[in-house]
Parts: sequence; structure tokens; C-alpha cells
Amino acid sequence: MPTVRFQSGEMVMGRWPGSNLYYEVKVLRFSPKSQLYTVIYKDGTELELKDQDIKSATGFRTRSRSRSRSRSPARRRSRSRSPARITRRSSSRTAAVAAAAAITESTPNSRRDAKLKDVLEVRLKPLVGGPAKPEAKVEAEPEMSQGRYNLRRRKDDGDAKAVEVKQLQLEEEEAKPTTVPAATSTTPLDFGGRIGAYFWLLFLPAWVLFLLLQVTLVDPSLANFPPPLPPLETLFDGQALGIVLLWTLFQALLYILPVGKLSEGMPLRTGERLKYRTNGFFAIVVSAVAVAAAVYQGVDLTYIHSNFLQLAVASFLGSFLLSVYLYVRSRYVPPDQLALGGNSGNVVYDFFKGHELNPRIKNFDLKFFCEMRPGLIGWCVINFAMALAEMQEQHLEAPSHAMILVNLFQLLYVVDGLWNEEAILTTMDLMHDGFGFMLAFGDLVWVPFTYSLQAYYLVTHPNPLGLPALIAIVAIKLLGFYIFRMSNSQKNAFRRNPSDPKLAHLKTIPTATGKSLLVSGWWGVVRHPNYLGDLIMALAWSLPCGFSHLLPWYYMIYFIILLVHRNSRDMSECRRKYGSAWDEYCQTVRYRIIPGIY
Ligand SMILES: NC(=O)c1ccc[n+]([C@@H]2O[C@H](COP(=O)([O-])OP(=O)(O)OC[C@H]3O[C@@H](n4cnc5c(N)ncnc54)[C@H](OP(=O)(O)O)[C@@H]3O)[C@@H](O)[C@H]2O)c1
Ligand SMILES: CC(C)CCC[C@@H](C)[C@H]1CC[C@H]2C3=C(CC[C@]12C)[C@@]1(C)CC[C@H](O)C(C)(C)[C@@H]1CC3
Repeated sequence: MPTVRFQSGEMVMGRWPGSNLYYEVKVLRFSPKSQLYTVIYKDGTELELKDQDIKSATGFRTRSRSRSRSRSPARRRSRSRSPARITRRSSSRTAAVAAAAAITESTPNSRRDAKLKDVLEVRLKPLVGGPAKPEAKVEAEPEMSQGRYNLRRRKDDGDAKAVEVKQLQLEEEEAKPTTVPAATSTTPLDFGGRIGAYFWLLFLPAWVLFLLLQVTLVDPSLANFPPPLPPLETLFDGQALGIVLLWTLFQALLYILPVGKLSEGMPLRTGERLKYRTNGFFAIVVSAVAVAAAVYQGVDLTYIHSNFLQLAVASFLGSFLLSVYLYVRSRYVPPDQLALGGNSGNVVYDFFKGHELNPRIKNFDLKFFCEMRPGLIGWCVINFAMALAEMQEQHLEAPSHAMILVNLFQLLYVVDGLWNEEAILTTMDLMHDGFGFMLAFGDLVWVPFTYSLQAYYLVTHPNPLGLPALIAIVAIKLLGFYIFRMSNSQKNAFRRNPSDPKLAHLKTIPTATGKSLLVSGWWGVVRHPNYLGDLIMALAWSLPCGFSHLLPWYYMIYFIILLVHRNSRDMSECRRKYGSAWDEYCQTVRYRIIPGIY
């Protein structure tokens, strides 16, 4: 049984990835499974380090003290540009060379700093534009490992805004061990914390019920609160439950078929990369054929319209049971398979937020499946059923223009998501979030039953559209789609292959993790160009329903709130991961979602 050399809260010297430079870091936790220490640097960057990359601060201090008596390194300060500076990827002048140059400028005659230059030149290079490569040629520089370095933001460095690699006076600084941050307290709680989790757990299902009851009314309005509740026993229907189960099993069957590509997810904390069967497009095509065949055989799809509430309740039960299963199994998995959030120790919060990062039954990835299949494809089937119901209710030979637009727009959104299914592997949910009630409910109830409200609304609330309105709405949709697709694809391509020649013209900021951040192209316009495109598309989904009621605008309002919140969650997560490189990105790209406004 290997011993744990360092305790949480201890101040130690951690090796900078890909270099032989050591910085003062605080140990946050140790994972017995991966044998890795999570440490935090002074600039806020969190990394996982192996035992051999950590040295005790005492060792550094002792050696340095004896050295300082003769050489007084404390009085010498070498400044350099850190790897976290903007780099033109096509440029041959790497951050490391610049770093070295900066050192030479500041202390040109120093033999010791020349050695530092050598070390930086070689060691920091791998951080530019891609994951750090294993060290090869240069041996460890012993003098450097006796020094102590600190990551600081450069206050006096105008446009560079980079962190500073500084040699610090060892004897002037005392390592101050802080209180031990338990794993439970290191990750701030989202969604209003524990109290918030209770609230959302009750509020979200109640809100869905409210919306589904409203949409059946002639005059849906927030003023109708509380809406007339149907007798409770009518909410549950065995047949609806059977349909939901069959649909989910059918999608699961399509998912496990050995058809389509096996894509690799992003590297996990352990370095492992999971494989995902990305055959979503195949699944929606087969589903469409199956639904068409069923309609052809006389199956009445308008059942979905008339039993919408019962189907939603059945899906809710399914998502709740799934969440219970997810919570229970998350208590038995090794720590390195857990997401950083969802470990508050509070049952309700952890149940809501989700704890296990990639719950799998053999190769069957539950989070990926739920996010991409039954709910998403089910949403399109529901929309189609609403078009049939509209024709029946309004005695039409074909669906209205508004209904066709809503159907086509949302179908395009889903088909695009499934066509580019691999891109989901670089999104927040797949990479960082645990799988719990929030996502299970979101994927299986929220998406199919609330995202289809515009189509449901149009069944009984016709909204004739003139040609100019039609053209304008289509143009808005296409604009949003273009921004959404281009930006998502650019990030996905960059994350998959940072040295892709097609992306060579883009500027990037290297970070201490070995990953870089795009700082030009779509990701240089705003920090979330994909959200901007998505919001413009959301506008195009609501416009066909007109302005008589607020209900069909509900998606737009909810989406603004969701994306603003997601953006701030992502910002904190990126700040934690990338430290001052992220700050630099934010200073360069000032707006979050809407250029010049927000
Ligand atoms: N319809 C809906 O209900 C709905 C809801 C939510 C989201 N969405 C859509 O789903 C898609 C995915 O959204 P998401 O919330 O997961 O966020 P995302 O924007 O796809 O992912 C955020 C991640 O991208 C990376 N990143 C951020 N800035 C970067 C930069 N400058 N260069 C390179 N990488 C950068 C970071 O991860 P790493 O650095 O770790 O790679 C960050 O954590 C979006 O298009 C969104 O509009 C739709
Ligand atoms: C209030 C809560 C219940 C919120 C739950 C949020 C989820 C419903 C969303 C979180 C991430 C979203 C997402 C899509 C659907 C909705 C979410 C699961 C998505 C699958 C829709 C199709 C897109 O093309 C997409 C693949 C980019 C997208 C990914 C994120």
C-alpha cells in the first residue's frame, strides 16, 4: 500500500507541467485510485501531479537558505513571459523563445539566468498549441530545482497581461499551511447550494406540469396560476408508461448496434479516453422510418397530443428512478470517476447535481445516451405528432406555415446535433458535469416536453404568416445556425487536433494544462459564440407563434437564463483550470455572448 506523502492543505513545491521548474502549490487532495495529487498554484490553476513531481517545501527552503548565505539569490529577480501569452500558431517565435528573450533582456550577464533561459526554452515549448510532450533530451537542471518560483500576474506589462515567472526570496516567505480543504468544500456549490437543490427538485417538475396545463388553455397566461389541476389518478397511465419504456428501449437498441463510428472522448483526469458509439444520425433516420411505417400502418400519432401530460408523467417517473440508480451507484465508484461537483455530502444536492462523471453499464454510456437519444429524437416525433394534431383540429390538408417552420427548424437543430454527435464530447456536460437528476430530468422530460411547446401551442393557436415574415424568420434561423455550427465545429476541431492546418491562422493562448485557448476566429468575437448562435435560433423558433401569448416565448426566456448561468459556471470552471491564462483570454475577448452588449 503506497503511503500518502503530502496532506491536503500542505504547501509544497509542485513541478510545472512539461518543465523542470517548481512552484509553491497547495495540496488540495489525493486520489488513491489514480495516485495523483490535485494541487493549486498561486494563480489559481489547479492541476493533478504525480508523487514524483512534488517535493516538500522544507527541502527547498533548507537548501536555499544555505545557498542564500553565499550567493544571495534573493536579491536577483529574473522576469520572463510565461507560456500564458498570446501566440500566433503559425509563428515560429514560440512562447518559450519569448520567455527566454525576456530573461536575457532583464539580466543579460547572469550565468544563472542564462541557465534558466535554457531550461525555459526547452521545457516550456511543449505547452504551446498542444498537450505537453514527455520530456526527452534535457536533463533536470539541479540549480533550478533548488529555487522557488511563483506565478503572478504582470501588473506592469501593458498588453502582454501574462503571468510572471519570478524567482522569489525563499527566506522571506514562510509556507503557511492552511486549513485542510475537504473534497466536499473545494468545489463551490452551484444552483443555490443545498437549499437550492431542494427548491429545484420540487420546482422543475412542478414548472413542467404548469406549462403543460397552460398550453391546453385557450388563453394561456401566467395570470392563470394555479392552473386547473386534473384529478391525480388521470395523470398516470400504464399505456403511456409502456410507450415511454418501449421508445427508450428502441433507442437503446439503436445505440448499441455496431453501426457508425467509435469516437474518443476527451482525456479524463486519469489520462484515459472513453469510446462512444456516435451513430446518432443513423438512429434518427431509423426512428423516422419506424414512425412513418407506424403512421402508414394506421397508428394514430395524435395520441401524443391528447395524452401529453400522461407521457410526461411517465417520463418523469423514468428519469426519477434513473436518478436514484445513478445516485446509489455513485457512492460505490472510485473517486477518480467522480465529477468535481456533486460531492457536497448532502444527499439531496448530490442526487440533484449528479456525482459520477461517466456512468456506464459495460460500454453503454448512460449520460451520453440520455443526452442525445430518447429525449432529443422524441422531441422531433412529438413535433411531428403536433403537426398531425393541428391538421385534425383545424381541419387542414397540410400543416400551417408556422407549424412547418417550427418543425423544420427544430428538426434541423436535432439532426445537426446528431450528425455532429462527436462534438458533444467536448461540451461541458460530457466533460465536467456529473450525471444526476438535473441532467436525467433535463434530457428525458424537460427537452422533449417543454421544447415542443411551440408546436403544441400552434395546434390550437393558429398564426398565419405572410411571405415577408416567412423570409425574415428563415433568414434569422439560418444566421443563428451558421454562427452556432461554425463556432462549435471550430472549437471541436481545435480540441481534437490543435495542430490542424486549417486552424493554423488562429491565435491561441497556451495554458499551464497543456491545452490552449482560441483567442481569434469565432472564439475571439465573444467567449461563447455558440450560445449567441443558439439564442438567435431560439428567436426564430418563437417568432412563428406570434405575439398574442407569452407561452411560446417561454423557451427564449428560459434559454437566456440557462445560457447566462451556464456561461458563468463555465467561466468559474475555466478560471479554476487555466488560472491567469483564462484571465488573459477574458481581457482580450471582453464580451461573453453578445458582442458590445454582454
Ligand atoms: N438547446 C439547449 O437546451 C442547450 C443547452 C445548453 C447548451 N446548448 C448548446 O450546446 C453547445 C455546447 O454548450 P456548452 O454549454 O457545453 O459549452 P461549450 O461552449 O461547448 O463548452 C465550453 C468549454 O469549451 C472550452 N472553451 C471555452 N473557451 C474556449 C476557447 N476560447 N478556446 C477553446 N476552448 C474553449 C472549455 O473547455 P475545455 O477548455 O476544457 O475544452 C469550456 O469549458 C452550445 O452550442 C450550446 O449553445 C444547448
Ligand atoms: C433546468 C434544467 C432541467 C436544465 C437541463 C439542461 C439540459 C436540458 C440541457 C443541458 C445541455 C443541453 C444540450 C442539448 C439539449 C439540452 C441540454 C441537455 C443539446 C443536446 C441539444 C442539441 C444540440 O445540437 C447540442 C448537441 C449542441 C446540445 C448539447 C447541450
